[in-house]
Amino acid sequence: MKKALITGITGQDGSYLTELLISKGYVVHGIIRRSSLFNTQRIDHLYNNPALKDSLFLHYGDLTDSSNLNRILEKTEPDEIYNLGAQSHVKVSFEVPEYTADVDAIATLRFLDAIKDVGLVKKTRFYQASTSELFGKVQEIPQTENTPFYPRSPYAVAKQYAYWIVINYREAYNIFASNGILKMDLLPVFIYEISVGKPFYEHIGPAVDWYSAHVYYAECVPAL
Ligand SMILES: Nc1nc2c(ncn2[C@@H]2O[C@H](COP(=O)(O)OP(=O)(O)O[C@H]3O[C@H](CO)[C@@H](O)[C@H](O)[C@@H]3O)[C@@H](O)[C@H]2O)c(=O)[nH]1
Repeated sequence: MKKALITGITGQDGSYLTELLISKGYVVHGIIRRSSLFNTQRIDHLYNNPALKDSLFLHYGDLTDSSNLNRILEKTEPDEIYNLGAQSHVKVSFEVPEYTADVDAIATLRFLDAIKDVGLVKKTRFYQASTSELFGKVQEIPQTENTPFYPRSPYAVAKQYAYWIVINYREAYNIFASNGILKMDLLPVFIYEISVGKPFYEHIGPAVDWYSAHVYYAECVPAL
């Protein structure tokens, strides 16, 4: 039975992904921030379902806290990590640029380092939720995998750091790590393809006007 760890599990895409992975028989661990108000509405139907008591586990944690992320990785030893946690609001990122960089850029580094330090390089695959905002001031229409990035907000710049640190750690340490740049509504389809280790693009239908994603299977860890 595969174990997945999801950050941003209470967010839009995290909650869809949780449903999808549980339906595929995964055990899902999610990281949530402590709040005085409940903020788990999107996953309450799963978390409160007695039939799923052995399928979904929540851990308090914050993406700005390395020691906490390391402990969660040591405890859960996930087969797959889906890093969807983010300060995801583009306009707000101009008001909290430093926080946005911490959560959207440096937290990705924290996870990749934790995979290395905890000794999970051969076991754990890492998915980074990237964004079409990387194309920002678009350099060509439609965008392809070769279109240069031109991020136009602190949010997009932070996500671009995350994008490159994923590639860097894959090449430097052979971590199985992938970026997904996609239309939001396609996320579950895309994740499924990653999780079964198939090239996902064969499955994207003609209705999709563009997408780009990078999964360098040939360069990934022997887990393949
Ligand atoms: N544990 C933890 N969670 C955090 C932190 N900061 C933000 N989060 C969580 O991150 C989640 C972000 O969810 P949304 O704001 O709903 O984003 P989304 O629509 O799911 O989008 C995500 O995926 C997109 C690509 O599919 C990305 O483009 C987007 O940036 C984001 O990663 C929320 O549950 C929020 O509580 C933190 O420091 N710690």
